[in-house]
Amino acid sequence: MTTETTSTATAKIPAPATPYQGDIARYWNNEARPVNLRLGDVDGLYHHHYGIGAVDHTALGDPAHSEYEKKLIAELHRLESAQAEVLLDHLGPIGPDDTLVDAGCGRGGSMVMAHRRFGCNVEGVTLSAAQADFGNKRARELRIEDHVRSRVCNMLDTPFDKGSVAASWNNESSMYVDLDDLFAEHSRFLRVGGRYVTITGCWNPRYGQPSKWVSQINAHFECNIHSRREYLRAMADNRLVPQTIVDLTPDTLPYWELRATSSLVTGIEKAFIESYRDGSFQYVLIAADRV
Ligand SMILES: C[S@@+](CC[C@H](N)C(=O)[O-])C[C@H]1O[C@@H](n2cnc3c(N)ncnc32)[C@H](O)[C@@H]1O
Ligand SMILES: CC(C)=CCC/C(C)=C/COP(=O)(O)OP(=O)(O)O
Ligand SMILES: [Mg+2]
Repeated sequence: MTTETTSTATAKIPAPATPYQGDIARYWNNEARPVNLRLGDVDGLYHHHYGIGAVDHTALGDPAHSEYEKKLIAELHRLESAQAEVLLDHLGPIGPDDTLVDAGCGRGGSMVMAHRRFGCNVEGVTLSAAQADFGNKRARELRIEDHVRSRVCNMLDTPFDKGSVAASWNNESSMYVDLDDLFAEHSRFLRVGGRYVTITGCWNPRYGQPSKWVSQINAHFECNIHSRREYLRAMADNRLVPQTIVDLTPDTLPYWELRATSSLVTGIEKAFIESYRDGSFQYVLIAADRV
């Protein structure tokens, strides 16, 4: 493995730990999908995760109205922020002196929300220098850069001290890594009694094996979706004991059905809708205690 570093506009960034991580860094450095940027522009919280909750058809109004598309974008964004709020609900009691870790932080929307809610420090790691720069720029604009920081760093090998973190999460970022390696690292930096939360898409062992739709999602995002069984086994092996498991599949379907009608479709909508409907894929939240 090489430890060579490359310079970016803002910082020295570590060389990718593996060729695959180099692919993922490139993928997110080049990502600029309107579905993510236009939704983020609604209120300055930029997400790379999906939405949950019922669609507010009253807010959307008449599809023939000239303002309908703008309202649809705001509604999709509201559902994505609602997803992050539900994740934060499961972090347990967090005080202003606590530190949280967002593993695979994207453009940092969830980190801003966590700081606003708890007043705490939030450390984000991403493979993408473009995402880290974007998140740090937003934090400066919001004057919260003393509390919210993104860095280019492998979530499997972080600089956070053993037992120093009150709570941590993966929001749709665990499908890029080996789960044993991931949970070993969370378990290392979490304090005993701390909380780990993930919201993720996983394939359903009751279906048998990953369906063609799951394979299509993997190919689309260059990721490797794990099964629900793998999550529970890897947590058990790494001192993370599930306290709450919520099947969010019925709650995310309305988001996808609405998104499929928008001008911002990316082509992956059908795979999510069909796999959620046929039971081969599930959208789950798992909150675990570090014991
Ligand atoms: C789908 S995005 C999710 C972003 C964010 N959690 C959110 O909810 O908006 C996946 C993120 O995982 C990050 N990621 C993937 N593998 C990683 C790794 N080994 N270390 C750090 N970040 C990683 C990517 O850089 C990207 O930021
Ligand atoms: C639930 C699963 C399997 C997620 C895979 C990871 C992923 C790419 C999430 C959304 O990112 P995004 O917000 O950048 O995607 P999109 O452009 O489709 O909105
Ligand atoms: Mg998105």
